[in-house]
Amino acid sequence: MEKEAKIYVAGHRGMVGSSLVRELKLQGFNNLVLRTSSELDLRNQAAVHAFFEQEKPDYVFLAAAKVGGIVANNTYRADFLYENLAIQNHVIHASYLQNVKKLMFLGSSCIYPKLAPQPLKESYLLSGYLEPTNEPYAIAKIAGIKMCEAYRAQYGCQFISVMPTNLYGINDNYDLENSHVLPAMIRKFHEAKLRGDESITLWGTGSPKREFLYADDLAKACLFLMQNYDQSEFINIGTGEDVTILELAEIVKKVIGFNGSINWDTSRPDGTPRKLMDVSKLHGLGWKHQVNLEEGIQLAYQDFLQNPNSRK
Ligand SMILES: NC(=O)C1=CN([C@@H]2O[C@H](COP(=O)(O)OP(=O)(O)OC[C@H]3O[C@@H](n4cnc5c(N)ncnc54)[C@H](OP(=O)(O)O)[C@@H]3O)[C@@H](O)[C@H]2O)C=CC1
Ligand SMILES: C[C@H]1O[C@H](OP(=O)(O)OP(=O)(O)OC[C@H]2O[C@@H](n3cnc4c(=O)[nH]c(N)nc43)[C@H](O)[C@@H]2O)[C@@H](O)[C@@H](O)C1=O
Repeated sequence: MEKEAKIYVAGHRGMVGSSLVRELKLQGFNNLVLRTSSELDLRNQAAVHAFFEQEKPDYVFLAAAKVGGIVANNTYRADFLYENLAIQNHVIHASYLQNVKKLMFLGSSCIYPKLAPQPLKESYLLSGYLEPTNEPYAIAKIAGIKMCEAYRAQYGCQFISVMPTNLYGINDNYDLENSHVLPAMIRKFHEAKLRGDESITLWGTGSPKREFLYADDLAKACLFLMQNYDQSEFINIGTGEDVTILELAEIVKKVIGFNGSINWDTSRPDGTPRKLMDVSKLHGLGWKHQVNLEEGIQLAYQDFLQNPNSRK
Protein backbone atom coordinates (compact mmCIF):
# COMPACT_ATOMS: atom_id res chain seq x y z
CA MET A 1 0.00 0.00 0.00
CA GLU A 2 1.36 3.39 -0.99
CA LYS A 3 1.30 6.01 1.82
CA GLU A 4 -0.88 8.33 -0.28
CA ALA A 5 -3.31 5.56 -1.32
CA LYS A 6 -7.01 6.16 -0.70
CA ILE A 7 -8.14 3.62 1.88
CA TYR A 8 -11.78 2.89 2.79
CA VAL A 9 -12.27 1.39 6.24
CA ALA A 10 -15.86 0.11 6.36
CA GLY A 11 -17.11 0.02 9.97
CA HIS A 12 -14.59 2.58 11.28
CA ARG A 13 -16.61 3.33 14.44
CA GLY A 14 -16.61 -0.31 15.55
CA MET A 15 -14.01 -1.97 17.77
CA VAL A 16 -11.98 -3.38 14.87
CA GLY A 17 -12.55 -0.51 12.43
CA SER A 18 -11.50 2.14 14.97
CA SER A 19 -8.39 0.15 15.78
CA LEU A 20 -7.58 -0.16 12.06
CA VAL A 21 -7.90 3.62 11.67
CA ARG A 22 -5.53 4.24 14.61
CA GLU A 23 -2.97 1.79 13.22
CA LEU A 24 -3.21 3.14 9.65
CA LYS A 25 -2.60 6.68 10.90
CA LEU A 26 0.29 5.52 13.09
CA GLN A 27 1.89 3.93 10.04
CA GLY A 28 1.46 7.11 7.97
CA PHE A 29 -1.63 6.26 5.92
CA ASN A 30 -3.73 9.41 6.16
CA ASN A 31 -5.88 9.39 3.03
CA LEU A 32 -8.76 7.53 4.67
CA VAL A 33 -12.36 7.42 3.49
CA LEU A 34 -14.81 6.84 6.35
CA ARG A 35 -18.61 6.72 6.58
CA THR A 36 -20.87 5.91 9.51
CA SER A 37 -23.83 3.59 8.92
CA SER A 38 -26.19 6.57 9.00
CA GLU A 39 -24.16 8.33 6.31
CA LEU A 40 -23.88 5.16 4.19
CA ASP A 41 -26.05 2.14 4.96
CA LEU A 42 -24.10 -0.70 3.38
CA ARG A 43 -27.33 -2.73 3.08
CA ASN A 44 -28.39 -0.25 0.39
CA GLN A 45 -26.86 -1.50 -2.86
CA ALA A 46 -27.50 1.68 -4.89
CA ALA A 47 -25.96 3.87 -2.19
CA VAL A 48 -22.88 1.63 -1.98
CA HIS A 49 -22.35 1.68 -5.74
CA ALA A 50 -22.76 5.48 -5.86
CA PHE A 51 -20.24 5.87 -3.02
CA PHE A 52 -17.63 3.66 -4.73
CA GLU A 53 -18.14 5.43 -8.06
CA GLN A 54 -17.61 8.79 -6.41
CA GLU A 55 -14.73 7.92 -4.06
CA LYS A 56 -12.93 5.20 -6.06
CA PRO A 57 -10.87 3.90 -3.10
CA ASP A 58 -7.60 2.08 -3.83
CA TYR A 59 -7.83 -0.28 -0.84
CA VAL A 60 -10.76 -1.55 1.23
CA PHE A 61 -10.86 -3.05 4.73
CA LEU A 62 -14.31 -4.61 5.16
CA ALA A 63 -14.82 -4.44 8.96
CA ALA A 64 -18.51 -3.45 8.88
CA ALA A 65 -20.86 -6.22 9.95
CA LYS A 66 -23.72 -7.12 12.25
CA VAL A 67 -21.75 -8.44 15.24
CA GLY A 68 -22.63 -9.83 18.65
CA GLY A 69 -22.12 -12.58 21.20
CA ILE A 70 -23.64 -16.02 21.44
CA VAL A 71 -27.14 -14.90 22.49
CA ALA A 72 -27.37 -12.06 19.94
CA ASN A 73 -26.33 -14.47 17.17
CA ASN A 74 -28.90 -17.04 18.30
CA THR A 75 -31.74 -14.53 18.77
CA TYR A 76 -31.40 -12.27 15.70
CA ARG A 77 -30.72 -15.10 13.28
CA ALA A 78 -32.43 -13.49 10.30
CA ASP A 79 -30.70 -10.12 10.83
CA PHE A 80 -27.27 -11.73 11.16
CA LEU A 81 -27.75 -13.63 7.91
CA TYR A 82 -29.44 -10.94 5.84
CA GLU A 83 -27.46 -7.89 6.97
CA ASN A 84 -24.07 -9.53 6.71
CA LEU A 85 -24.79 -11.01 3.28
CA ALA A 86 -26.09 -7.65 2.04
CA ILE A 87 -23.17 -5.60 3.42
CA GLN A 88 -20.46 -7.89 2.06
CA ASN A 89 -22.17 -8.55 -1.31
CA HIS A 90 -22.47 -4.83 -1.99
CA VAL A 91 -18.98 -3.85 -0.86
CA ILE A 92 -17.21 -6.74 -2.59
CA HIS A 93 -19.09 -6.35 -5.89
CA ALA A 94 -18.66 -2.54 -5.93
CA SER A 95 -14.93 -3.02 -5.22
CA TYR A 96 -14.71 -5.25 -8.30
CA LEU A 97 -16.63 -2.75 -10.47
CA GLN A 98 -14.46 0.19 -9.38
CA ASN A 99 -11.15 -1.70 -9.77
CA VAL A 100 -10.15 -1.58 -6.10
CA LYS A 101 -6.48 -2.68 -5.96
CA LYS A 102 -6.94 -4.88 -2.93
CA LEU A 103 -9.75 -5.71 -0.48
CA MET A 104 -9.62 -7.48 2.88
CA PHE A 105 -12.74 -9.28 4.12
CA LEU A 106 -12.97 -10.04 7.85
CA GLY A 107 -14.62 -13.35 8.69
CA SER A 108 -14.61 -15.15 12.03
CA SER A 109 -13.47 -18.41 13.64
CA CYS A 110 -17.13 -19.53 13.81
CA ILE A 111 -16.90 -20.55 10.12
CA TYR A 112 -15.32 -23.85 11.23
CA PRO A 113 -17.34 -26.98 11.97
CA LYS A 114 -18.48 -27.23 15.61
CA LEU A 115 -16.55 -30.43 16.25
CA ALA A 116 -13.55 -29.91 13.96
CA PRO A 117 -10.17 -31.24 15.17
CA GLN A 118 -8.11 -28.69 17.13
CA PRO A 119 -6.25 -26.51 16.38
CA LEU A 120 -8.35 -25.32 13.43
CA LYS A 121 -6.45 -25.41 10.18
CA GLU A 122 -7.69 -23.28 7.29
CA SER A 123 -8.28 -26.49 5.30
CA TYR A 124 -11.05 -27.61 7.73
CA LEU A 125 -13.59 -25.20 6.22
CA LEU A 126 -16.81 -26.99 5.15
CA SER A 127 -15.71 -30.34 6.56
CA GLY A 128 -18.65 -30.71 9.01
CA TYR A 129 -21.76 -29.20 10.63
CA LEU A 130 -21.66 -25.70 12.10
CA GLU A 131 -22.40 -24.65 15.70
CA PRO A 132 -26.21 -23.99 15.72
CA THR A 133 -26.13 -20.77 17.84
CA ASN A 134 -24.20 -18.87 15.17
CA GLU A 135 -24.96 -20.81 12.00
CA PRO A 136 -26.59 -17.82 10.16
CA TYR A 137 -23.60 -15.54 10.89
CA ALA A 138 -21.16 -18.30 9.92
CA ILE A 139 -23.02 -19.00 6.66
CA ALA A 140 -22.76 -15.29 5.76
CA LYS A 141 -19.04 -15.26 6.58
CA ILE A 142 -18.44 -18.41 4.52
CA ALA A 143 -20.26 -16.73 1.60
CA GLY A 144 -17.89 -13.76 1.99
CA ILE A 145 -14.85 -16.03 1.82
CA LYS A 146 -16.25 -17.72 -1.27
CA MET A 147 -17.01 -14.36 -2.92
CA CYS A 148 -13.41 -13.23 -2.48
CA GLU A 149 -12.16 -16.54 -3.90
CA ALA A 150 -14.60 -16.39 -6.84
CA TYR A 151 -13.84 -12.77 -7.80
CA ARG A 152 -10.13 -13.62 -7.72
CA ALA A 153 -10.64 -16.73 -9.86
CA GLN A 154 -13.00 -15.18 -12.42
CA TYR A 155 -11.88 -11.53 -12.54
CA GLY A 156 -8.36 -11.60 -11.09
CA CYS A 157 -9.32 -9.35 -8.14
CA GLN A 158 -6.80 -9.13 -5.28
CA PHE A 159 -9.38 -9.86 -2.60
CA ILE A 160 -8.20 -11.65 0.55
CA SER A 161 -10.05 -13.01 3.60
CA VAL A 162 -8.81 -13.20 7.19
CA MET A 163 -10.42 -15.21 10.03
CA PRO A 164 -9.92 -13.54 13.40
CA THR A 165 -10.43 -15.45 16.62
CA ASN A 166 -12.60 -13.93 19.43
CA LEU A 167 -11.58 -10.29 19.87
CA TYR A 168 -11.75 -7.70 22.67
CA GLY A 169 -10.29 -4.26 23.30
CA ILE A 170 -10.87 -0.54 23.11
CA ASN A 171 -14.35 0.53 21.96
CA ASP A 172 -15.94 -2.87 22.55
CA ASN A 173 -19.69 -3.42 22.98
CA TYR A 174 -20.57 -3.82 26.68
CA ASP A 175 -24.30 -4.53 26.32
CA LEU A 176 -25.07 -7.22 28.91
CA GLU A 177 -27.30 -9.32 26.65
CA ASN A 178 -25.80 -8.84 23.18
CA SER A 179 -22.06 -8.55 23.78
CA HIS A 180 -19.29 -11.15 23.66
CA VAL A 181 -18.07 -12.83 26.83
CA LEU A 182 -15.06 -10.64 27.68
CA PRO A 183 -16.79 -7.24 27.65
CA ALA A 184 -19.75 -8.85 29.47
CA MET A 185 -17.41 -10.12 32.21
CA ILE A 186 -15.67 -6.74 32.55
CA ARG A 187 -18.99 -5.00 33.06
CA LYS A 188 -20.48 -7.67 35.33
CA PHE A 189 -17.44 -7.87 37.66
CA HIS A 190 -17.02 -4.08 37.74
CA GLU A 191 -20.66 -3.33 38.58
CA ALA A 192 -20.79 -6.15 41.15
CA LYS A 193 -17.67 -4.73 42.83
CA LEU A 194 -19.23 -1.24 42.97
CA ARG A 195 -22.46 -2.62 44.45
CA GLY A 196 -20.61 -4.86 46.91
CA ASP A 197 -22.42 -7.98 45.58
CA GLU A 198 -21.46 -11.38 46.98
CA SER A 199 -21.67 -13.15 43.60
CA ILE A 200 -22.07 -12.63 39.87
CA THR A 201 -23.74 -14.88 37.30
CA LEU A 202 -22.07 -16.00 34.09
CA TRP A 203 -23.52 -18.11 31.29
CA GLY A 204 -23.23 -21.79 30.51
CA THR A 205 -20.98 -24.22 32.37
CA GLY A 206 -17.64 -22.36 32.20
CA SER A 207 -16.03 -25.34 30.48
CA PRO A 208 -15.92 -24.18 26.80
CA LYS A 209 -12.52 -22.97 25.66
CA ARG A 210 -11.93 -19.75 23.74
CA GLU A 211 -8.93 -17.95 22.26
CA PHE A 212 -8.77 -14.16 22.66
CA LEU A 213 -6.84 -11.58 20.63
CA TYR A 214 -6.51 -7.90 21.57
CA ALA A 215 -8.11 -5.79 18.81
CA ASP A 216 -5.03 -3.57 18.33
CA ASP A 217 -2.99 -6.71 17.63
CA LEU A 218 -5.63 -7.76 15.09
CA ALA A 219 -5.36 -4.35 13.38
CA LYS A 220 -1.57 -4.76 13.14
CA ALA A 221 -2.03 -8.23 11.65
CA CYS A 222 -4.52 -6.89 9.10
CA LEU A 223 -2.13 -4.18 7.92
CA PHE A 224 0.70 -6.70 7.78
CA LEU A 225 -1.37 -9.13 5.70
CA MET A 226 -2.73 -6.41 3.41
CA GLN A 227 0.91 -5.73 2.51
CA ASN A 228 2.38 -9.23 2.66
CA TYR A 229 -0.32 -11.74 1.73
CA ASP A 230 -2.08 -12.23 -1.57
CA GLN A 231 -3.51 -15.72 -1.90
CA SER A 232 -6.93 -17.17 -2.56
CA GLU A 233 -6.98 -19.23 0.65
CA PHE A 234 -8.07 -17.28 3.73
CA ILE A 235 -5.75 -17.02 6.72
CA ASN A 236 -6.39 -17.43 10.48
CA ILE A 237 -5.48 -14.62 12.90
CA GLY A 238 -5.12 -15.51 16.57
CA THR A 239 -2.69 -16.21 19.35
CA GLY A 240 -2.69 -20.02 19.16
CA GLU A 241 -3.50 -20.18 22.91
CA ASP A 242 -6.85 -20.66 24.63
CA VAL A 243 -8.40 -20.73 28.10
CA THR A 244 -11.63 -22.12 29.58
CA ILE A 245 -14.37 -19.58 30.27
CA LEU A 246 -13.85 -20.33 33.99
CA GLU A 247 -10.11 -19.54 33.69
CA LEU A 248 -10.99 -16.34 31.82
CA ALA A 249 -13.41 -15.36 34.60
CA GLU A 250 -10.67 -15.83 37.21
CA ILE A 251 -8.34 -13.49 35.28
CA VAL A 252 -11.01 -10.78 34.84
CA LYS A 253 -12.02 -11.13 38.50
CA LYS A 254 -8.39 -10.58 39.57
CA VAL A 255 -7.82 -7.60 37.22
CA ILE A 256 -11.01 -5.91 38.47
CA GLY A 257 -10.52 -6.85 42.11
CA PHE A 258 -13.88 -8.54 42.77
CA ASN A 259 -13.90 -10.71 45.90
CA GLY A 260 -17.20 -12.57 45.54
CA SER A 261 -18.10 -15.89 43.95
CA ILE A 262 -19.25 -16.94 40.48
CA ASN A 263 -22.57 -18.66 39.68
CA TRP A 264 -23.16 -20.40 36.35
CA ASP A 265 -26.53 -20.09 34.59
CA THR A 266 -26.66 -23.35 32.65
CA SER A 267 -29.93 -22.37 30.95
CA ARG A 268 -27.69 -20.16 28.75
CA PRO A 269 -25.84 -21.80 25.84
CA ASP A 270 -22.20 -22.92 25.96
CA GLY A 271 -21.84 -22.80 22.19
CA THR A 272 -18.98 -24.56 20.50
CA PRO A 273 -16.80 -26.54 22.97
CA ARG A 274 -13.51 -25.24 21.59
CA LYS A 275 -12.25 -23.16 18.65
CA LEU A 276 -8.50 -22.78 18.84
CA MET A 277 -6.91 -21.36 15.72
CA ASP A 278 -3.95 -23.00 14.00
CA VAL A 279 -1.81 -19.91 13.39
CA SER A 280 1.17 -21.65 11.81
CA LYS A 281 0.49 -20.03 8.44
CA LEU A 282 0.43 -16.55 10.00
CA HIS A 283 3.53 -17.23 12.13
CA GLY A 284 5.26 -18.62 9.04
CA LEU A 285 4.82 -15.22 7.37
CA GLY A 286 6.60 -13.61 10.34
CA TRP A 287 3.68 -12.13 12.35
CA LYS A 288 2.95 -12.82 16.02
CA HIS A 289 0.67 -11.06 18.55
CA GLN A 290 2.24 -8.76 21.16
CA VAL A 291 -0.36 -8.24 23.90
CA ASN A 292 -0.95 -11.14 26.29
CA LEU A 293 -4.39 -11.86 27.72
CA GLU A 294 -4.02 -10.38 31.20
CA GLU A 295 -2.30 -7.25 29.85
CA GLY A 296 -5.03 -6.85 27.20
CA ILE A 297 -7.79 -7.21 29.79
CA GLN A 298 -6.12 -4.48 31.89
CA LEU A 299 -6.03 -2.18 28.83
CA ALA A 300 -9.67 -2.93 27.95
CA TYR A 301 -10.74 -2.34 31.57
CA GLN A 302 -8.95 1.04 31.61
CA ASP A 303 -10.83 1.98 28.43
CA PHE A 304 -14.12 0.82 29.96
CA LEU A 305 -13.48 3.05 33.00
CA GLN A 306 -12.17 6.10 31.16
CA ASN A 307 -14.07 6.27 27.90
CA PRO A 308 -17.34 8.15 28.38
CA ASN A 309 -18.48 6.98 24.95
CA SER A 310 -17.99 3.30 25.63
CA ARG A 311 -20.93 1.31 24.36
CA LYS A 312 -22.76 0.30 27.53
N1 LIG B 1 -15.70 -8.79 17.91
C1 LIG B 1 -15.23 -10.02 17.70
O1 LIG B 1 -14.98 -10.79 18.66
C2 LIG B 1 -14.97 -10.50 16.32
C3 LIG B 1 -15.25 -9.72 15.19
N2 LIG B 1 -14.98 -10.22 13.94
C4 LIG B 1 -15.29 -9.45 12.73
O2 LIG B 1 -14.61 -8.20 12.76
C5 LIG B 1 -15.40 -7.20 12.09
C6 LIG B 1 -15.60 -6.01 13.00
O3 LIG B 1 -16.24 -6.43 14.20
P1 LIG B 1 -16.35 -5.45 15.47
O4 LIG B 1 -15.49 -4.28 15.28
O5 LIG B 1 -16.20 -6.31 16.67
O6 LIG B 1 -17.90 -5.01 15.40
P2 LIG B 1 -18.57 -3.68 15.92
O7 LIG B 1 -19.99 -4.03 16.23
O8 LIG B 1 -17.76 -3.07 17.00
O9 LIG B 1 -18.53 -2.71 14.66
C7 LIG B 1 -19.21 -3.01 13.49
C8 LIG B 1 -19.30 -1.77 12.64
O10 LIG B 1 -20.05 -2.13 11.47
C9 LIG B 1 -20.78 -1.03 11.07
N3 LIG B 1 -22.03 -1.43 10.42
C10 LIG B 1 -22.91 -2.36 10.86
N4 LIG B 1 -23.97 -2.41 10.03
C11 LIG B 1 -23.75 -1.48 9.06
C12 LIG B 1 -24.48 -1.04 7.92
N5 LIG B 1 -25.67 -1.57 7.61
N6 LIG B 1 -23.94 -0.08 7.15
C13 LIG B 1 -22.74 0.47 7.47
N7 LIG B 1 -22.00 0.10 8.51
C14 LIG B 1 -22.50 -0.87 9.30
C15 LIG B 1 -21.11 -0.20 12.31
O11 LIG B 1 -21.07 1.15 11.92
P3 LIG B 1 -21.69 2.41 12.78
O12 LIG B 1 -20.92 2.42 14.06
O13 LIG B 1 -21.40 3.58 11.93
O14 LIG B 1 -23.14 2.12 12.98
C16 LIG B 1 -20.02 -0.62 13.29
O15 LIG B 1 -19.13 0.44 13.52
C17 LIG B 1 -16.69 -7.90 11.68
O16 LIG B 1 -16.59 -8.34 10.36
C18 LIG B 1 -16.75 -9.09 12.60
O17 LIG B 1 -17.51 -10.14 12.03
C19 LIG B 1 -14.41 -11.45 13.76
C20 LIG B 1 -14.11 -12.25 14.83
C21 LIG B 1 -14.39 -11.84 16.19
C1 LIG C 1 -16.55 -14.21 18.10
C2 LIG C 1 -17.64 -15.25 18.11
O1 LIG C 1 -18.58 -14.97 19.15
C3 LIG C 1 -19.74 -15.80 19.19
O2 LIG C 1 -19.41 -17.07 19.69
P1 LIG C 1 -18.94 -17.36 21.15
O3 LIG C 1 -17.46 -17.45 21.19
O4 LIG C 1 -19.66 -18.56 21.66
O5 LIG C 1 -19.45 -16.05 21.90
P2 LIG C 1 -19.44 -15.35 23.30
O6 LIG C 1 -18.24 -14.51 23.43
O7 LIG C 1 -20.75 -14.64 23.43
O8 LIG C 1 -19.43 -16.53 24.40
C4 LIG C 1 -18.31 -17.32 24.66
C5 LIG C 1 -18.57 -18.24 25.81
O9 LIG C 1 -18.67 -17.47 27.01
C6 LIG C 1 -19.80 -17.89 27.76
N1 LIG C 1 -20.25 -16.79 28.64
C7 LIG C 1 -20.21 -16.83 30.00
N2 LIG C 1 -20.75 -15.72 30.52
C8 LIG C 1 -21.11 -14.93 29.44
C9 LIG C 1 -21.69 -13.65 29.36
O10 LIG C 1 -22.01 -13.00 30.36
N3 LIG C 1 -21.87 -13.15 28.09
C10 LIG C 1 -21.52 -13.85 26.97
N4 LIG C 1 -21.73 -13.28 25.74
N5 LIG C 1 -20.98 -15.09 27.03
C11 LIG C 1 -20.77 -15.62 28.26
C12 LIG C 1 -20.79 -18.30 26.70
O11 LIG C 1 -21.80 -19.12 27.24
C13 LIG C 1 -19.86 -19.05 25.73
O12 LIG C 1 -19.63 -20.35 26.18
C14 LIG C 1 -20.36 -16.09 17.86
O13 LIG C 1 -21.75 -16.13 18.04
C15 LIG C 1 -19.81 -15.23 16.81
O14 LIG C 1 -20.16 -13.89 17.00
C16 LIG C 1 -18.33 -15.32 16.79
O15 LIG C 1 -17.73 -15.49 15.78
